[in-house]
Amino acid sequence: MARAAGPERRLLAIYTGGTIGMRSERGVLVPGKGLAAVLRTLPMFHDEGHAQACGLPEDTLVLPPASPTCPDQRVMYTVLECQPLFDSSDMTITEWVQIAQTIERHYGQYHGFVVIHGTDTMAFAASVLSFMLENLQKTVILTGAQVPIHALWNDGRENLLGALLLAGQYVIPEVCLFFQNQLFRGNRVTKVDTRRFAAFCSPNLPPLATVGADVTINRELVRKVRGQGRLVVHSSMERDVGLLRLYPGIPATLVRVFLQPPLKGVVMETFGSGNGPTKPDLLQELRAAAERGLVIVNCTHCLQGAVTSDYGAGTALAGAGTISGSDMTSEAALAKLSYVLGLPGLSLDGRKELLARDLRGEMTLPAVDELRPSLRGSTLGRGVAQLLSLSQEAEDVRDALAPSLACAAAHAGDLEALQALAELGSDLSLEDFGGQTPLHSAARGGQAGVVTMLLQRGLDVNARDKDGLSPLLLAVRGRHQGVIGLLRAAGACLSPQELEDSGTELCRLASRADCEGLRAWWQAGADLRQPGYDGRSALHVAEAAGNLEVVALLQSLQGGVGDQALGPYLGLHSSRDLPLSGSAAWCLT
Ligand SMILES: NC(=O)C[C@H](N)C(=O)O
Repeated sequence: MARAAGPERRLLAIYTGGTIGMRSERGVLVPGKGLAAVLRTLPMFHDEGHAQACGLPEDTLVLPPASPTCPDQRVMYTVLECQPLFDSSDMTITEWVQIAQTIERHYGQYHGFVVIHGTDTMAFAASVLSFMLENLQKTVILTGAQVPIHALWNDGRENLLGALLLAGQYVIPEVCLFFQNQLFRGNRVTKVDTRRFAAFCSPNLPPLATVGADVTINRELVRKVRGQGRLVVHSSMERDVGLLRLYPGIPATLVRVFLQPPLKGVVMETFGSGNGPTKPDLLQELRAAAERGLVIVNCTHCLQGAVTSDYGAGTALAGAGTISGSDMTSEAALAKLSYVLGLPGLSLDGRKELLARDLRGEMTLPAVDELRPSLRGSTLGRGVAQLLSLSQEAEDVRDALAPSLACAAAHAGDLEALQALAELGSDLSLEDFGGQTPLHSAARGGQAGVVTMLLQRGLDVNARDKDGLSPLLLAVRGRHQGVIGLLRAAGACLSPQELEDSGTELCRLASRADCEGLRAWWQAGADLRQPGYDGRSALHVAEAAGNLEVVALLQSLQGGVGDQALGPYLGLHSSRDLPLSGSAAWCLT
């Protein structure tokens, strides 16, 4: 965390609705358009003289100087108003994905982001965004109000101004929530009051910052940026997750109905430190659901404290297959479940392991010794998980080892270990000592699942290692047709030199009757008629050797190009191409 340098800070304020901009219509509050126009009329939100003197564009607002001693340090911001605007009771993952993608689209242009949101579901929104935005290196602050900003006595002005000043002046690389002079970690909050201006609390983590006459930043709590990894937006959140609050005497039949497919994961709010009824029929329903793969996270319905194994009534639930949610809020647990179940290619055990891990500062981990016995999964995954327990001082060692570990995991097809490394903050595009990225290793190992994951994370498909080799060439050498198809669909191509040199290699393959090798080169885009060093083509070599199978193959492939192989893979190469369900009508203007 650092105080931002430089005289000008540019922010994007994404206005999604909520009470802060609401108007009264027929006696009830409904979302109101034109927040930027209102802000423009309020001197605390816009210094028109400065804007004119600087010739700022129409859509840019500028705050007055925060400190009289540094009049040049200005926070400029643009308000993006969503269409339609929402009472946050109507917000869903679809809209939150849109917000995350908006941040992604504008990530390079702005120093930070403020999301203006209704308070009713703001804790859910902040939790979901914290998981969707991986490798966040900029400040994202959600805020809103209990009373509209146009009212004489309101909390909207202070909240929005505080959020703009904090996001404009400090780099706090997290999804935060600012309300009533306190900056909270977004996935630690819950709404606790319908009317009071102090509407939110963070029961298990103190505020990251408090604002009074001075700003006090709780430095040791703010998460550190690790590596230079680019922002990754996880849009493929699982929507079939739910929340079930236990109450005394809850019938097993009701629980059975709730846990039916298509539900894939449930956050179960339990009593006290994670306890529930021990009736055999109820435990049996939970066990049956867990055995068919439903993921059940146990969170306490108490505001403060964690799930423990102190009581038989708690261990009975654990015995039925539930996972401890420790001290997560239900909002954070639901968001985490949606995120972890939406990650592609992980095993059920891998997902459970991620759920038990602190991914975005959302839970307080049990002591390392308690954690260790629960580490399962692959050997590499175990090793990576052990890295979690390294002390702060060992971070440099971990960062130095991470690229090699990532390459080893990619070569072995160990998606879980890679995911764990990414969650540790490792940049999966970093090279190992040989200049290879995990994409090279996955291509060499023929690991299509890992290649898909890395391409979705935007790794450079044509990166060259220290020997000048690309992932595509390594996949060709390994004859990994599935991987070649994925790489080609993501834009990989052989270099002019490789195309020229391919003639000799094709002749060599023809002389050895290596049909698979020939097919791999063809699929990668090589011209099978390319002559070798002595001017002969692969077909000449095959004919001279009298190898009819190779002759027939070359004749059938010749004239074609590798792009025929693209069909099934088209559209899979970018996370932006992942299908989103829900309404496409919600857009940012
Ligand atoms: N204070 C608020 O913003 C409440 C409003 N119903 C909303 O969540 O949009």
